[in-house]
Amino acid sequence: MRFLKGHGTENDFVILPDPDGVVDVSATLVARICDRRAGLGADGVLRVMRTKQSDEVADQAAAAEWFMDYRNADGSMAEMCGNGVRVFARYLIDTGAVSAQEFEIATRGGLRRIRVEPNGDITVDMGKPVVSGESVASVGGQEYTGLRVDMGNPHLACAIGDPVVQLDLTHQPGFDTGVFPAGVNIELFNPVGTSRAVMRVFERGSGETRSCGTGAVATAVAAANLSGDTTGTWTIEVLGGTLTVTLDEETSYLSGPAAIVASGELMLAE
Ligand SMILES: N[C@@H](CCC[C@H](N)C(=O)O)C(=O)O
Repeated sequence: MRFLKGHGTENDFVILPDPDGVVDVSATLVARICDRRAGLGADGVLRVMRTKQSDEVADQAAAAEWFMDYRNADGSMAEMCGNGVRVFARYLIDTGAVSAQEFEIATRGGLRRIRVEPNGDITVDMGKPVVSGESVASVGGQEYTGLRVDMGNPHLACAIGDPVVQLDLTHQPGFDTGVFPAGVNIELFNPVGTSRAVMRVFERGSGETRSCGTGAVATAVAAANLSGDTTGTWTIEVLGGTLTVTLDEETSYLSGPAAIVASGELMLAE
């Protein structure tokens, strides 16, 4: 099976081109591919499938030729992946599967519109974040209150006083399973001035990653909330680089670099 490897601010993915949806992408296979010692190593898998070949998103086929079938490193499925969809777009552009500078990609969370910037960065319209009150995460015995933000997938974005660099995110942070029965992505951030934040993230299904696009938008929403804003542009610094998030009255945009770095033949099979 052919594969490619790519990343967006070091949130890394194995890309599996499967236009007709004939590969059995089981949870076991995904977990083996993502294993950083026994497999290729990645935060997740992006299967590239024609939208019309998938029953899950067939309703998006008129607007988007390609479906990003995203899986977390443990093999679980997620609704959306902000960095994943930007890397997926880079793959479509680099292979000539799309030639437009603006186009749509189908995801389980709905259609996402892509724009290729003059400097090569890829911007995605992430849709309107849905905020639904607060909840609490615990890390290293410390409790942090954060904002619940739905980006198609669930987030809890917590502004904290402790420096995020000092956090131990080697273990699953605690969270309220009554509030998040399907799990949650947890962002911990330090606001810096009025329009910047330093963020770390523990992703549902993947553990700590070096970046998370949906998490960056959730963090911008929570940072804006602190200052009583709902619109503006935020710079989100993650372990793997820098993302830019713009919030307006209707939607949110995520911008940053996305690169394909390798390709080859996968020997793994279930
Ligand atoms: N890294 C992603 C988010 C991937 C999905 C997430 N782990 C979930 O289960 O919801 C991003 O860049 O948004």
